Amino acid sequence: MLEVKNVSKQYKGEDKLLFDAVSDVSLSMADHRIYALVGESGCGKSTLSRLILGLESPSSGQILLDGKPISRKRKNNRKETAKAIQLVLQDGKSALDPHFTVYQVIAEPLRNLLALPKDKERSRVYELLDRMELPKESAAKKTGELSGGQQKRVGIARALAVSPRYIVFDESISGLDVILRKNILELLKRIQEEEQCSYLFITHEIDAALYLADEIHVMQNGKLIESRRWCGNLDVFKNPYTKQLLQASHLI
Ligand SMILES: Nc1ncnc2c1ncn2[C@@H]1O[C@H](COP(=O)(O)OP(=O)(O)OP(=O)(O)O)[C@@H](O)[C@H]1O
Repeated sequence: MLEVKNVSKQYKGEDKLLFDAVSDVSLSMADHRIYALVGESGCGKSTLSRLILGLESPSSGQILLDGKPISRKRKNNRKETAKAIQLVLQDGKSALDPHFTVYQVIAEPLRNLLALPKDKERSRVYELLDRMELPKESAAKKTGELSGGQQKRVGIARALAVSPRYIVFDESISGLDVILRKNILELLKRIQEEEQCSYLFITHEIDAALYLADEIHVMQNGKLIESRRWCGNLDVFKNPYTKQLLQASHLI
Protein backbone atom coordinates (compact mmCIF):
# COMPACT_ATOMS: atom_id res chain seq x y z
CA MET A 1 0.00 0.00 0.00
CA LEU A 2 1.27 3.46 -0.94
CA GLU A 3 -0.17 6.17 1.26
CA VAL A 4 -0.06 9.93 0.93
CA LYS A 5 -1.07 11.29 4.33
CA ASN A 6 -1.99 14.94 4.76
CA VAL A 7 0.87 16.01 2.52
CA SER A 8 1.64 19.67 1.84
CA LYS A 9 4.50 21.20 -0.10
CA GLN A 10 5.34 24.86 0.06
CA TYR A 11 7.46 26.85 -2.35
CA LYS A 12 8.47 30.49 -2.46
CA GLY A 13 6.48 32.33 -5.11
CA GLU A 14 7.72 35.20 -7.28
CA ASP A 15 6.60 37.61 -4.55
CA LYS A 16 8.96 35.72 -2.15
CA LEU A 17 5.99 34.56 -0.10
CA LEU A 18 5.44 30.87 0.62
CA PHE A 19 2.49 29.21 -1.08
CA ASP A 20 1.12 25.66 -1.00
CA ALA A 21 1.79 23.93 -4.33
CA VAL A 22 0.25 20.84 -2.69
CA SER A 23 -2.11 21.34 0.21
CA ASP A 24 -3.13 18.66 2.72
CA VAL A 25 -3.47 15.86 0.16
CA SER A 26 -4.34 12.34 1.29
CA LEU A 27 -4.53 9.38 -1.07
CA SER A 28 -4.23 5.63 -0.52
CA MET A 29 -3.08 3.45 -3.38
CA ALA A 30 -3.64 -0.28 -3.07
CA ASP A 31 -1.89 -2.90 -5.19
CA HIS A 32 -3.22 -3.82 -8.66
CA ARG A 33 -5.29 -0.70 -9.28
CA ILE A 34 -5.21 2.36 -11.52
CA TYR A 35 -5.56 5.78 -9.93
CA ALA A 36 -5.88 8.94 -12.00
CA LEU A 37 -4.94 12.40 -10.79
CA VAL A 38 -6.61 14.99 -12.98
CA GLY A 39 -6.24 18.75 -13.05
CA GLU A 40 -5.18 21.74 -15.06
CA SER A 41 -1.63 22.94 -15.54
CA GLY A 42 -0.12 24.37 -12.36
CA CYS A 43 -2.51 22.66 -9.92
CA GLY A 44 0.33 20.73 -8.26
CA LYS A 45 0.20 17.33 -10.02
CA SER A 46 3.91 17.10 -10.84
CA THR A 47 4.89 18.35 -7.40
CA LEU A 48 2.81 15.56 -5.85
CA SER A 49 4.44 13.00 -8.16
CA ARG A 50 7.95 14.18 -7.14
CA LEU A 51 6.95 13.81 -3.49
CA ILE A 52 5.60 10.29 -4.08
CA LEU A 53 8.82 9.29 -5.82
CA GLY A 54 10.83 10.65 -2.90
CA LEU A 55 12.59 13.16 -5.17
CA GLU A 56 11.49 15.96 -2.85
CA SER A 57 10.39 15.97 0.77
CA PRO A 58 6.97 17.19 1.89
CA SER A 59 6.81 20.37 4.01
CA SER A 60 4.37 18.45 6.19
CA GLY A 61 2.63 15.08 6.13
CA GLN A 62 4.02 11.70 5.15
CA ILE A 63 4.36 9.37 2.18
CA LEU A 64 4.39 5.75 3.32
CA LEU A 65 5.14 2.58 1.38
CA ASP A 66 3.84 -0.42 3.31
CA GLY A 67 3.79 1.76 6.43
CA LYS A 68 7.40 3.00 6.07
CA PRO A 69 8.27 6.58 5.09
CA ILE A 70 9.60 6.92 1.55
CA SER A 71 13.08 8.28 1.36
CA ARG A 72 15.77 8.56 -1.28
CA LYS A 73 18.23 10.11 1.13
CA ARG A 74 20.27 6.97 1.79
CA LYS A 75 21.54 4.82 -1.06
CA ASN A 76 19.79 1.64 0.11
CA ASN A 77 16.47 3.41 0.65
CA ARG A 78 16.83 5.07 -2.73
CA LYS A 79 17.24 1.70 -4.43
CA GLU A 80 14.34 0.13 -2.57
CA THR A 81 12.05 3.05 -3.44
CA ALA A 82 13.16 3.02 -7.09
CA LYS A 83 12.51 -0.73 -7.34
CA ALA A 84 9.01 -0.27 -5.95
CA ILE A 85 7.99 2.99 -7.68
CA GLN A 86 8.98 4.01 -11.17
CA LEU A 87 8.22 7.14 -13.17
CA VAL A 88 7.29 7.70 -16.80
CA LEU A 89 7.66 11.32 -17.78
CA GLN A 90 5.65 13.38 -20.21
CA ASP A 91 8.06 14.12 -22.96
CA GLY A 92 10.03 11.19 -24.37
CA LYS A 93 12.48 13.63 -25.91
CA SER A 94 13.54 15.33 -22.69
CA ALA A 95 13.06 12.26 -20.47
CA LEU A 96 15.45 10.12 -22.53
CA ASP A 97 19.02 11.13 -23.29
CA PRO A 98 19.06 11.35 -27.13
CA HIS A 99 22.68 10.08 -27.26
CA PHE A 100 21.93 6.80 -25.50
CA THR A 101 20.74 3.76 -27.39
CA VAL A 102 17.38 2.22 -26.63
CA TYR A 103 19.22 -0.80 -25.21
CA GLN A 104 21.25 1.37 -22.82
CA VAL A 105 18.17 3.28 -21.64
CA ILE A 106 16.19 0.12 -20.83
CA ALA A 107 19.17 -1.79 -19.39
CA GLU A 108 20.24 1.00 -17.03
CA PRO A 109 17.70 0.33 -14.23
CA LEU A 110 18.34 -3.41 -14.62
CA ARG A 111 22.04 -2.79 -13.98
CA ASN A 112 21.68 -0.21 -11.24
CA LEU A 113 18.82 -1.73 -9.32
CA LEU A 114 18.93 -5.47 -9.99
CA ALA A 115 22.56 -6.07 -11.05
CA LEU A 116 21.42 -8.74 -13.50
CA PRO A 117 24.03 -10.86 -15.27
CA LYS A 118 24.61 -9.76 -18.89
CA ASP A 119 22.67 -12.62 -20.54
CA LYS A 120 19.61 -12.07 -18.32
CA GLU A 121 19.82 -8.32 -18.86
CA ARG A 122 19.89 -8.85 -22.62
CA SER A 123 16.92 -11.20 -22.67
CA ARG A 124 14.90 -8.88 -20.41
CA VAL A 125 15.59 -5.86 -22.66
CA TYR A 126 14.48 -7.80 -25.76
CA GLU A 127 11.42 -9.16 -23.97
CA LEU A 128 10.43 -5.60 -23.01
CA LEU A 129 10.93 -4.35 -26.58
CA ASP A 130 8.67 -7.13 -27.78
CA ARG A 131 5.99 -6.32 -25.21
CA MET A 132 6.14 -2.65 -26.18
CA GLU A 133 5.68 -3.73 -29.82
CA LEU A 134 9.03 -2.19 -30.76
CA PRO A 135 11.18 -3.99 -33.36
CA LYS A 136 14.33 -5.79 -32.15
CA GLU A 137 16.46 -3.55 -34.38
CA SER A 138 15.38 -0.48 -32.39
CA ALA A 139 17.68 -1.64 -29.54
CA ALA A 140 20.72 -0.25 -31.37
CA LYS A 141 19.08 3.07 -32.28
CA LYS A 142 19.76 6.29 -30.41
CA THR A 143 16.58 7.40 -28.63
CA GLY A 144 16.82 10.75 -30.45
CA GLU A 145 16.24 8.90 -33.74
CA LEU A 146 12.85 7.54 -32.66
CA SER A 147 9.40 8.98 -33.25
CA GLY A 148 7.48 10.53 -30.32
CA GLY A 149 5.29 7.42 -29.98
CA GLN A 150 8.30 5.08 -29.99
CA GLN A 151 10.03 7.25 -27.36
CA LYS A 152 6.98 6.91 -25.12
CA ARG A 153 7.14 3.12 -25.51
CA VAL A 154 10.84 3.13 -24.58
CA GLY A 155 10.05 5.25 -21.50
CA ILE A 156 7.37 2.73 -20.47
CA ALA A 157 9.71 -0.24 -21.10
CA ARG A 158 12.37 1.39 -18.92
CA ALA A 159 9.89 1.94 -16.09
CA LEU A 160 8.62 -1.64 -16.36
CA ALA A 161 12.11 -3.18 -16.48
CA VAL A 162 12.44 -3.79 -12.73
CA SER A 163 8.78 -4.93 -12.34
CA PRO A 164 7.83 -2.10 -9.97
CA ARG A 165 4.69 -2.31 -7.87
CA TYR A 166 3.75 1.29 -8.72
CA ILE A 167 4.26 3.35 -11.84
CA VAL A 168 3.65 7.09 -11.87
CA PHE A 169 2.82 8.41 -15.35
CA ASP A 170 3.22 12.18 -15.45
CA GLU A 171 1.35 13.50 -18.51
CA SER A 172 2.71 10.49 -20.40
CA ILE A 173 0.24 10.61 -23.28
CA SER A 174 0.22 14.32 -23.96
CA GLY A 175 1.51 15.55 -27.29
CA LEU A 176 0.40 12.46 -29.20
CA ASP A 177 -2.06 12.48 -32.07
CA VAL A 178 -5.40 10.79 -31.38
CA ILE A 179 -4.56 7.38 -32.86
CA LEU A 180 -1.18 7.08 -31.15
CA ARG A 181 -2.75 8.25 -27.90
CA LYS A 182 -5.41 5.53 -28.14
CA ASN A 183 -2.74 2.91 -28.92
CA ILE A 184 -0.66 3.92 -25.92
CA LEU A 185 -3.70 3.95 -23.60
CA GLU A 186 -4.66 0.45 -24.77
CA LEU A 187 -1.08 -0.71 -24.26
CA LEU A 188 -1.02 0.74 -20.73
CA LYS A 189 -4.27 -1.00 -19.84
CA ARG A 190 -3.02 -4.35 -21.14
CA ILE A 191 0.35 -4.02 -19.40
CA GLN A 192 -1.29 -3.21 -16.08
CA GLU A 193 -3.49 -6.30 -16.33
CA GLU A 194 -0.49 -8.48 -17.21
CA GLU A 195 1.88 -7.05 -14.60
CA GLN A 196 -0.73 -6.57 -11.88
CA CYS A 197 1.03 -3.36 -10.81
CA SER A 198 -0.67 -0.11 -9.79
CA TYR A 199 -0.59 3.13 -11.76
CA LEU A 200 -0.86 6.71 -10.68
CA PHE A 201 -1.84 8.24 -13.99
CA ILE A 202 -1.38 12.02 -13.88
CA THR A 203 -3.11 13.95 -16.63
CA HIS A 204 -5.00 17.09 -17.54
CA GLU A 205 -7.10 14.98 -19.94
CA ILE A 206 -10.07 13.67 -17.98
CA ASP A 207 -11.26 11.43 -20.84
CA ALA A 208 -7.97 9.48 -20.71
CA ALA A 209 -8.37 9.17 -16.93
CA LEU A 210 -11.88 7.77 -17.36
CA TYR A 211 -10.68 5.27 -19.95
CA LEU A 212 -7.98 3.85 -17.68
CA ALA A 213 -8.66 4.41 -14.03
CA ASP A 214 -10.49 2.61 -11.24
CA GLU A 215 -10.40 5.77 -9.12
CA ILE A 216 -10.41 9.40 -10.21
CA HIS A 217 -8.91 12.15 -8.04
CA VAL A 218 -9.40 15.73 -9.17
CA MET A 219 -6.94 18.40 -8.09
CA GLN A 220 -7.35 22.17 -8.12
CA ASN A 221 -5.00 24.77 -6.62
CA GLY A 222 -2.97 22.14 -4.78
CA LYS A 223 -5.99 20.44 -3.17
CA LEU A 224 -7.84 17.23 -3.95
CA ILE A 225 -11.37 18.48 -4.51
CA GLU A 226 -13.11 15.29 -5.61
CA SER A 227 -12.20 11.59 -5.30
CA ARG A 228 -14.47 8.91 -6.75
CA ARG A 229 -14.42 5.26 -7.60
CA TRP A 230 -15.11 5.16 -11.32
CA CYS A 231 -18.03 2.95 -12.13
CA GLY A 232 -18.76 4.18 -15.65
CA ASN A 233 -21.51 6.61 -14.58
CA LEU A 234 -20.60 10.29 -14.98
CA ASP A 235 -23.31 11.23 -12.44
CA VAL A 236 -20.91 10.20 -9.63
CA PHE A 237 -19.05 13.48 -10.18
CA LYS A 238 -20.60 16.25 -8.13
CA ASN A 239 -17.97 18.98 -7.94
CA PRO A 240 -18.63 21.92 -10.33
CA TYR A 241 -14.94 22.03 -11.32
CA THR A 242 -14.96 18.33 -12.28
CA LYS A 243 -18.11 19.01 -14.30
CA GLN A 244 -16.31 21.84 -16.07
CA LEU A 245 -13.48 19.46 -16.98
CA LEU A 246 -16.03 16.94 -18.29
CA GLN A 247 -17.79 19.64 -20.30
CA ALA A 248 -14.51 20.87 -21.76
CA SER A 249 -13.84 17.30 -22.95
CA HIS A 250 -17.38 17.13 -24.46
CA LEU A 251 -18.27 14.25 -22.12
CA ILE A 252 -21.36 16.01 -20.71
N1 LIG B 1 10.64 24.03 -7.44
C1 LIG B 1 9.66 24.93 -7.44
N2 LIG B 1 9.85 26.16 -6.89
C2 LIG B 1 8.86 27.09 -6.85
N3 LIG B 1 7.62 26.88 -7.36
C3 LIG B 1 7.37 25.69 -7.92
C4 LIG B 1 8.38 24.65 -8.00
N4 LIG B 1 7.83 23.57 -8.61
C5 LIG B 1 6.55 23.91 -8.91
N5 LIG B 1 6.29 25.16 -8.50
C6 LIG B 1 4.98 25.86 -8.60
O1 LIG B 1 4.03 25.04 -7.93
C7 LIG B 1 2.78 25.06 -8.63
C8 LIG B 1 2.40 23.64 -9.02
O2 LIG B 1 3.30 23.21 -10.04
P1 LIG B 1 3.24 21.73 -10.68
O3 LIG B 1 4.32 21.66 -11.72
O4 LIG B 1 3.24 20.75 -9.60
O5 LIG B 1 1.81 21.74 -11.37
P2 LIG B 1 1.23 20.77 -12.49
O6 LIG B 1 -0.20 20.60 -12.17
O7 LIG B 1 2.07 19.55 -12.60
O8 LIG B 1 1.38 21.63 -13.81
P3 LIG B 1 1.89 21.16 -15.26
O9 LIG B 1 0.88 20.17 -15.75
O10 LIG B 1 1.91 22.43 -16.04
O11 LIG B 1 3.26 20.59 -15.05
C9 LIG B 1 2.97 26.00 -9.81
O12 LIG B 1 2.52 27.28 -9.42
C10 LIG B 1 4.47 26.00 -10.03
O13 LIG B 1 4.89 27.22 -10.61
